[in-house]
Amino acid sequence: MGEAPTFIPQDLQNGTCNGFELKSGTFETDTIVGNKKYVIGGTYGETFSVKDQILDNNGLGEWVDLIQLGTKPISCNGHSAVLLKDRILILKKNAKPDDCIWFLEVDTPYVRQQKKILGIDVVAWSNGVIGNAEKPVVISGPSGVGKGTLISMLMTEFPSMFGFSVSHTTRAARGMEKDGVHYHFTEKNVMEKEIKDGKFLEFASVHGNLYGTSVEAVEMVSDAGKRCILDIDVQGARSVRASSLEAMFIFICPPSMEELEKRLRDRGTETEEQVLKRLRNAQAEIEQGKSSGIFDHILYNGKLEECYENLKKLLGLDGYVTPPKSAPKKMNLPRDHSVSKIDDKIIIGCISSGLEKESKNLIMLDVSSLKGGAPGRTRGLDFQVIDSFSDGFNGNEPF
Ligand SMILES: Nc1ncnc2c1ncn2[C@@H]1O[C@H](COP(=O)(O)OP(=O)(O)OP(=O)(O)O)[C@@H](O)[C@H]1O
Ligand SMILES: Nc1nc2c(ncn2[C@@H]2O[C@H](COP(=O)(O)O)[C@@H](O)[C@H]2O)c(=O)[nH]1
Repeated sequence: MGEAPTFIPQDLQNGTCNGFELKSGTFETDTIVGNKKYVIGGTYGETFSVKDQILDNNGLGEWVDLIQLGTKPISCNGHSAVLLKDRILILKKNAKPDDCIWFLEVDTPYVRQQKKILGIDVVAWSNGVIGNAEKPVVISGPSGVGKGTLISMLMTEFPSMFGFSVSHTTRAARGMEKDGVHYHFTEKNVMEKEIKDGKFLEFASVHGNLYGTSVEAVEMVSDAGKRCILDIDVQGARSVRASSLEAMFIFICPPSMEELEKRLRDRGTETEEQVLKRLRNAQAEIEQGKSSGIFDHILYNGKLEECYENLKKLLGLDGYVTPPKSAPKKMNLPRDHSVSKIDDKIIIGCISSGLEKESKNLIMLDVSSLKGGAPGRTRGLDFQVIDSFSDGFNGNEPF
């Protein structure tokens, strides 16, 4: 992290962006985006509400019907709203570190796409996360090609670096498979309801069963500071490609159909009928894997060790030495603070009083490198705390 710049708190642009209290426990902020006004309201303990109005020349206008996508945050003791390029940053006062930063996306590519699909005004909530997660790795390929084998080699060699996205499936567990470890084994009607509720990043019907990656499965791995690995079929990879999640896509190809058949039969986990179904589907998957443009890389899994070495090269891991891990940073927002914006920095002035003295500090929240995580998460935030400002301060102490 570089040195903090010199600035004088009184010079901050845009004034404060705090909400105002309508009645005890109810707060509202108005944010103007182009010709629209977004009114974001929060009543203590209830989910946030959003209204928008198309403004005329007199600053008045029609209220518009609006759909809020994603999980709505629960309101605390007031909030601040700051307009960024295509989204509104919401800072919740006195909230826990992992709940204090939220974004209301008003014109992101995802929101624009949803507006087109739904034909109605749409906004989307996402939770802000400090720090970056490395791009997840999507591994696809026909059944029996060796995806699971390669992934478990990677997780055994680099246990602190990678985490597996545990999918949901409606198929029955195999002998050694454990619920919650290999898959979340679930009922079809339960999974269908969760899909409707928007809990899944992607899902597909594969070889006659339903499979899917929940948003939570990916986010749990990223939250643990690990690079997430997804083992999913080509339809699933296509859906992830179209989602807000930036990932690396690798397709694993068998050396021949005969060898694929041998591996599937030798594994001995499927009935004859299922083996035949998987082999039929493999033809189409290999064609799509090679030609669809979904995948960044294709690896041939002939000799296992060779393929594994090639996979490590793609992931930048040949000759890799694991560095020590630092604890993730957490931001604490006190109840009393003011918020201003200078370019890509949100300046939060905090005043907290202890028994003996009042302490003042500034938090500089950097929003220059925001990145979509799985839907509902915005990653790439960074911050620094500068202690005890008065009139001017040359802060150089990273927090
Ligand atoms: N390069 C290889 N050479 C020979 N056998 C292999 C190779 N890679 C994997 N295998 C074996 O092939 C079988 C299938 O591998 P694996 O279960 O990893 O496939 P998969 O792609 O994960 O299949 P599925 O999609 O059905 O889960 C296993 O028995 C595994 O030990
Ligand atoms: N689209 C998705 N495909 C998935 C997911 N989890 C696994 N899979 C794929 O299903 C087949 C069969 O797996 P098996 O364990 O029954 O042998 C295989 O190609 C997997 O990659 C998922 O969440 N979504």
